[in-house]
Amino acid sequence: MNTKPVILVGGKSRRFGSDKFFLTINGNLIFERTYRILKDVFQKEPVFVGRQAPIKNYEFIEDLIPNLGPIGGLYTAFNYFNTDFVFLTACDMPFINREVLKFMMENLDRNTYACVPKLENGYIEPLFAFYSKKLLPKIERNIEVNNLKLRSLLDENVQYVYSDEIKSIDPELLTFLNINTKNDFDKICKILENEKVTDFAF
Ligand SMILES: Nc1nc2c(ncn2[C@@H]2O[C@H](COP(=O)(O)OP(=O)(O)OP(=O)(O)O)[C@@H](O)[C@H]2O)c(=O)[nH]1
Repeated sequence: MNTKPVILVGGKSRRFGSDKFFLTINGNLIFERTYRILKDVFQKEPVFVGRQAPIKNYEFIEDLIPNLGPIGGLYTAFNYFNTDFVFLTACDMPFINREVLKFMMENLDRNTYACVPKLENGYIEPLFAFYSKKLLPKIERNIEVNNLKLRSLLDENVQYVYSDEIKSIDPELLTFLNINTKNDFDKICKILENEKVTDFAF
C-alpha cells in the first residue's frame, strides 16, 4: 500500500523549553535515527512537516494552517501527498522500533481508516500510527469546528495493534516514549545508560 512517512516537527516545545527538533543523544540527532528507520521500512524518503527547512538535504513542508497541533501536520501531508496512507510520527520519540513499525505495516488492513497501537490501560498512541486518506473530509470538518484532537478521528473503522503483540517485539514499549520535559530527557538518558535499548544505533 502506498504510504508517505511523515515526521511532525511543528511543535513549540513549550514544556521542554528549547527546540526539540535539534535534540541530540550521545551527540546524535534523534530525528536522524527516526528518518533512517522510516526510510528503510517504507523504502521512500520521509518528509518533515511543520516548519521551514532549517537544514539542507531533507524535505520539509510548512503547515498549511499553523498552530493546529499534530492534526494540522496530518492535514498538510494529505494535501501534499496523494498516497493511500500517511504514517505519522513525532520528532521527539527517540526509541521507535523498526520491527514494531514493520509489524504494523505488514498487518495494515487496506480498508481501515487508521491503524493505531492500543496499550493495556486502553491508552492509544496516535503519534505512531497510519491514517487513511479517506479521513481527510473528517479532518477538515474537525478543524473547522476546532476539534483538534487526533483521537477524535478514531471513532470508526480503526485497526488497533495491541500491546501484547507489540511487547513481543519491544518488551518495554520504548517505541512510545516521548520527550516532553527535561525530566523525560534525563529518564531517557538513564535508560540508555542501563542499556535497555538494543536498537539504538545511530
Ligand atoms: N506539523 C506540526 N507538528 C506539530 C504541531 N504541534 C506539535 N507538533 C509535533 O507533534 C509532536 C508532539 O508534539 P507535542 O509534544 O504534543 O507538542 P510540542 O509543541 O512539541 O511541545 P509542547 O509545546 O510542550 O506541547 C512533535 O513532533 C511536534 O513537533 C503543529 O502545529 N504542526
